[in-house]
Amino acid sequence: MTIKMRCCVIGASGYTGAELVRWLLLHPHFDVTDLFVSHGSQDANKALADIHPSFIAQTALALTPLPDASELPSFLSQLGDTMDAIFLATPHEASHDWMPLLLSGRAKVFDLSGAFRLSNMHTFEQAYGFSHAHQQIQQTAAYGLIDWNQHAIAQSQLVAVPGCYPTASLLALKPLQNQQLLDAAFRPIINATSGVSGAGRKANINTSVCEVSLQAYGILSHRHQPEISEHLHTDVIFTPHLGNFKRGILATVTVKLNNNVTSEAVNQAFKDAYQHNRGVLCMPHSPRLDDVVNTPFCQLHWQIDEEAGYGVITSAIDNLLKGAATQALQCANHSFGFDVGTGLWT
Ligand SMILES: NC(=O)C1=CN([C@@H]2O[C@H](COP(=O)(O)OP(=O)(O)OC[C@H]3O[C@@H](n4cnc5c(N)ncnc54)[C@H](OP(=O)(O)O)[C@@H]3O)[C@@H](O)[C@H]2O)C=CC1
Ligand SMILES: CC(=O)N[C@@H](CCC(=O)OP(=O)(O)O)C(=O)O
Repeated sequence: MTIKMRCCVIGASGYTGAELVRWLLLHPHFDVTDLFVSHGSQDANKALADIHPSFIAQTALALTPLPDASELPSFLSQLGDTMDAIFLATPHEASHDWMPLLLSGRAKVFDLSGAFRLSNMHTFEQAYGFSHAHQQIQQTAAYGLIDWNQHAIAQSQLVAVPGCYPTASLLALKPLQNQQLLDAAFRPIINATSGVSGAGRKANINTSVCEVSLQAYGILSHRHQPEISEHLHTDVIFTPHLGNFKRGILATVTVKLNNNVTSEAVNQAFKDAYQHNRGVLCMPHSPRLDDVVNTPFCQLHWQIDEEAGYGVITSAIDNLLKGAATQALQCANHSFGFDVGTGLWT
């Protein structure tokens, strides 16, 4: 008999939530029974296919509004008792506020928001603009960078799925940092461009495709800078850019290598990190967004100037998939003892 895990998606009408639903419906071991939106959602009780017509032949599931504030706590506790897995594709504040209730039962929670990714509460407040009330829970959360943190992910009831830029950046940098090939006197420099879906589905003039012209933003102040630094264990300079295309992130990462680091040492570091990992692909040429969009893969490429001691790594992902929904599913697969690629590439 096939094992089926009962699960729900909260925030299912949004870009990452809808992608979660799409991949969960195709998954052999997850049974997605409920989709939720906020109490006052303009999409309440609509079929998912009404707002995302690509689902028309795939599901008749509707978007159930969460109950009002007076009934919400008992409802969330009940979800924690009855679900095996709860996927949150919700704003940071909602994930933060609900977490004690959702974790009160047996369910494992996979949170796509940034609410539980940073361990320093002061840094969190600066980055997110509100203070964290659940430090103890934060300390139990596993950072869901599946390719580097499988042990903690398997142990924890709460997985804080990484941000999209941190995923692209950390997958590029971790092999070198892990092998101590980076010169600690120079911060890695990450320039990354995202499509507008990174900003979510809510209409906003600044992220409307006709208004967007390739531009840097959040310079020296983006909340993903402390996230990358914490999980790389070294400071970085991170500059995000917004491009006028729908999906995908291309990160170009420049690093200073320690003296006498050879191309062979760098090649070996990436080989050691990813040769048995079917989700992270080391490419013979620099990756193109078109080759990763709508896929759960990360593509990486690197080149080294041995004489000068610099390296440039390029990293491409779909922000909604490896940068959010399918990475959450990889974590869920691993948490429940399935192969990480189940329903994704196996
Ligand atoms: N877009 C991306 O590339 C990535 C996003 N993330 C993170 O994932 C989360 C979701 O992002 P994204 O899908 O882009 O966002 P969207 O704005 O596209 O979707 C947000 C979803 O949450 C629902 N929602 C909003 N407020 C509440 C609430 N109080 N209670 C319940 N549901 C609510 C929305 O529906 P309604 O308002 O109608 O209720 C909608 O379904 C965010 O935390 C984001 O930071 C992480 C990685 C990448
Ligand atoms: C293009 C764009 O706006 N991207 C978003 C990042 C999306 C993401 O990964 O978000 P979280 O860390 O919030 O989960 C931003 O820069 O805020």
